[in-house]
Amino acid sequence: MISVEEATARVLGLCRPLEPERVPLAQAAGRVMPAPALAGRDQPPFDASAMDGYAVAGDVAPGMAFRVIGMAAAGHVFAGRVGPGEAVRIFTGAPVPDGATRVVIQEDVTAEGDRITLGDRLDASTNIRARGQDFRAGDALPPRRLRPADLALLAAMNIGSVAVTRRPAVAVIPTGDELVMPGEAPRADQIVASNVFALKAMAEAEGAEVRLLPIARDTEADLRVVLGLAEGADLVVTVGGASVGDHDLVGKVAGEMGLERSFYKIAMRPGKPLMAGRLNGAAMLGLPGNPVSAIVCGHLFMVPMIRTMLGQADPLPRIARARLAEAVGPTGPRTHYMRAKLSPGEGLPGIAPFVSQDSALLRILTESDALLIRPAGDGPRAAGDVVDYLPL
Ligand SMILES: Nc1nc2c(c(=O)[nH]1)N[C@H]1C(S)=C(S)[C@@H](COP(=O)(O)OP(=O)(O)OC[C@H]3O[C@@H](n4cnc5c(N)ncnc54)[C@H](O)[C@@H]3O)O[C@H]1N2
Ligand code: MOO
Repeated sequence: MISVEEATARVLGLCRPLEPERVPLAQAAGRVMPAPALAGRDQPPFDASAMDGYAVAGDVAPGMAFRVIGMAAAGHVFAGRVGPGEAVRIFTGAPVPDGATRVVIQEDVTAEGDRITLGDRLDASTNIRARGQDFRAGDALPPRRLRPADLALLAAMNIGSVAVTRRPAVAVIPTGDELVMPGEAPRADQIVASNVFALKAMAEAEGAEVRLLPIARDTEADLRVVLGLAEGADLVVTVGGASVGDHDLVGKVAGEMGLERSFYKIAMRPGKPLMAGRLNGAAMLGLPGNPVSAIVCGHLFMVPMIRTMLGQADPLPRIARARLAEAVGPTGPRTHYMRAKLSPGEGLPGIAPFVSQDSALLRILTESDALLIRPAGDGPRAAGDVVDYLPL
């Protein structure tokens, strides 16, 4: 059995960043931009008025009067120059006319015909946004997964299409004679395939394109057929059939189909019978069948693999800290990821693991907001001790 850290390093070693493709900006939400994007122009591209009012030149003082010589609006430049004693009617977003040094807001002005007189309380701001104040031509948006505000920034930079990493193709394969799909009529000795729907959703949330393949029955021939259907995937995720039972055939069949196994079994609970390797050019992750084991391993290994394929610099799940809300016993030889509940605390939140940690119990997973990480071989811990957890 290898450690979780070693297994993490090995599964990431199976993954390479995929090639980029160009997509229209309107389709780039959530995609990973692997290289910096450079602004095509300054923003604002001119000194711009931040308010509706009057653009004037030089110092201002209460009671000063100006003659209005023209108008500037957003999208409509005033072509002339503002001299002493002159003003240009201006609106928010308009280019500030040459010569003007401030915009007096209209609330501070009395207007009569083409004359304005300043009131007795003037705000100190120039109300001018300097050219390039937001960004300059050539400024970069660094590589990242694109969030809505990033798209707005790219648009302002005049970038109409963006190079993003191709979406990893992920094939998810449920295995087992006992499984039916949700909505079907299970026999009395069957259960409904569940964890694959969580895995699909998790992979899609990261930006993968996921194919949920048909259930592979517990025969070598059936597994061979369904593994064959995964052809073309960048990542093949099997679920179940990973353990030591007579019907656990995934390792055997994948081996015969060319799996170069990287490891089998890790010091982790749940998730001990995890398997990974390289299968005909794809990365392969063999998850245990127990619903919680599969989903926890999905968070720890599948998601970081997808992020690595997407070229994300920091693929590992974020680890946070909390204080134990109650004492916990020692852990065994495997790092234990315990379903747990967070509670508000001073400084750090409190965390309490659920009493039952049976890896078949999905309901407790849905009630959890964290996985408390108990390192392998850790001793008993007292309430108040600071511990690591994975937010869910
Ligand atoms: N003698 C031993 N038995 C087991 C060991 C062991 O070390 N020695 N390890 C146990 C651990 S830990 C786990 S985890 C499981 C993993 O077994 P498999 O990966 O072979 O999974 P299956 O046997 O196929 O299924 C386990 C369990 O999960 C249910 N299942 C399977 N697929 C799904 C699915 N897609 N959706 C919902 N539920 C699923 C299946 O019906 C079983 O109940 O092995 C232990 N045994
Ligand atoms: O590892 Mo099994 O995944 O403990 O239930």
